[in-house]
Amino acid sequence: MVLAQLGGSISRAIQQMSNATIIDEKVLNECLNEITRALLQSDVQFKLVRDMQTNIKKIVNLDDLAAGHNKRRIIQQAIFNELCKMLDPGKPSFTPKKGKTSVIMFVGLQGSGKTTTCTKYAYYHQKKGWKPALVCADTFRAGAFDQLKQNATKAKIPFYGSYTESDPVRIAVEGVDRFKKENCDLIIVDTSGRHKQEAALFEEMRQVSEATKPDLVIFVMDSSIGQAAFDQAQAFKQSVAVGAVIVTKMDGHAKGGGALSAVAATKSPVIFIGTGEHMDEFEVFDVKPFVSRLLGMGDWSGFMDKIHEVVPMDQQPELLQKLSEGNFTLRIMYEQFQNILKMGPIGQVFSMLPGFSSELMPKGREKESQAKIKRYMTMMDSMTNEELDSSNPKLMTDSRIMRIARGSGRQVGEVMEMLEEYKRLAKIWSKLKGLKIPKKGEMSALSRNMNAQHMSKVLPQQMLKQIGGVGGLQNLMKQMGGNAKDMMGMLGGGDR
Ligand SMILES: Nc1nc2c(ncn2[C@@H]2O[C@H](COP(=O)(O)OP(=O)(O)OP(=O)(O)O)[C@@H](O)[C@H]2O)c(=O)[nH]1
Repeated sequence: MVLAQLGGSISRAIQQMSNATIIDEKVLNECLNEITRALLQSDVQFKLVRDMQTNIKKIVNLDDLAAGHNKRRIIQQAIFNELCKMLDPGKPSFTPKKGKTSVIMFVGLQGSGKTTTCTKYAYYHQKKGWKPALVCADTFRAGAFDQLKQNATKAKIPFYGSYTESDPVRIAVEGVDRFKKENCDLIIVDTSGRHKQEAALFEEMRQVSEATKPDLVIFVMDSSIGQAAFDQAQAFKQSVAVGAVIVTKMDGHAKGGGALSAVAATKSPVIFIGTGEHMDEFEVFDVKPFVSRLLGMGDWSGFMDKIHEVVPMDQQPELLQKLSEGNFTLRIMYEQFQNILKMGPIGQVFSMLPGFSSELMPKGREKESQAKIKRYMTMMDSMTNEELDSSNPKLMTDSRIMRIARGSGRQVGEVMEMLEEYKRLAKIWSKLKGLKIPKKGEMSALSRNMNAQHMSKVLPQQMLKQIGGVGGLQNLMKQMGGNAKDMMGMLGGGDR
């Protein structure tokens, strides 16, 4: 089961429970059993799942709940919190500081994506103004140095390695020394991987670690590893001081749940996930937005960050202004399609966009969705400027629709489908009218600027009803210290 399916199963279980007229012990148990099954099928370790179930039952004592309490919300919140707890070891990993030299050592089994991830990690930081460097201390796999060299050259990152030296410790020390002298602030050491956990690999890792004294050891794990994740992660942790985890290949058909087990085994947080073979298919991992997305709830803060990343700088103020005016035109939709297509893996952005995620862009069907977007854009190419810049649907008369279909070589039905999609998105975005959208690096401003009125507009109606309308929402926000950002993440704001 891929993670998207896991999310779907959990959401369905919660939804089914919400549909029940009365929520009693039986309904709660059925819901929890459904969630347990989904987690186990996703390769989350049995003990973790069992603990989660026990904890939820402890928190949600139906008998103790006074009448009038919103039981559904409490259960939903408990599930959200428990999933977050599973993924959050409670202490952050070492965070390197720009301008101050840090040595980061990467470990993992062969084929886990370690070498690729080293470059992605370096590239990610380089884009943010760091001075990274790569050291290839993998002398076991022939071709490892060539691979690192190729990746590093493409990304214009300095690298060090040898075709002749067979001692990984020596290469690691020489590389680290050289880049320290060159004032690199992020020295990344790639170590050998083996097919399976074996004594020689661990001994080599220990020696490289002792000689280079890394500030952080990152364990790279393939998300398709399944139930073996826990033991594998633990074995690495016992040999070297693993401080963080990166889970790779989250884009594939992996069961992904192993990520949760790896956190538990290493007591270290997942800091990034790999979402493709390309250099920039790499995402910072944040627990709450991840769980929100897992549960199909959308991720506002991630979306805002992505806007800053995806939309060219010079278009950002204009776009944000238009969106806050609730003025979603076909041209905006067109430009966003353009930006998103340029990004490559559009699934990443779409899963964060309110409204875009499930209908236009079903998870796991990115290719078809990409083709659909291209088709929509071809049809929009046959529109006039007036049509693109207007938010008045009346302009789209039957004869114009027919003309657009002819001009783009598509069926009338397809043009209508595209216009329906536009209307659906415009409706969602119109709810944001008046919302002050923060500038880059001002995410906390989103929390400050978003009051209960705004939130009530973007929350699914059914959920709003369950909370007790705007009044209930206000109370809830007070209880949570008014942090709208967290609330939005938790409640899945925006995804209607
Ligand atoms: N789809 C996908 N493929 C990935 C990802 N990360 C790495 N890969 C691919 O996984 C394969 C193995 O990656 P490597 O980086 O060579 O693996 P490694 O762990 O360094 O292997 P050793 O050096 O032998 O230990 C390559 O084909 C990568 O392109 C990812 O996030 N998604």
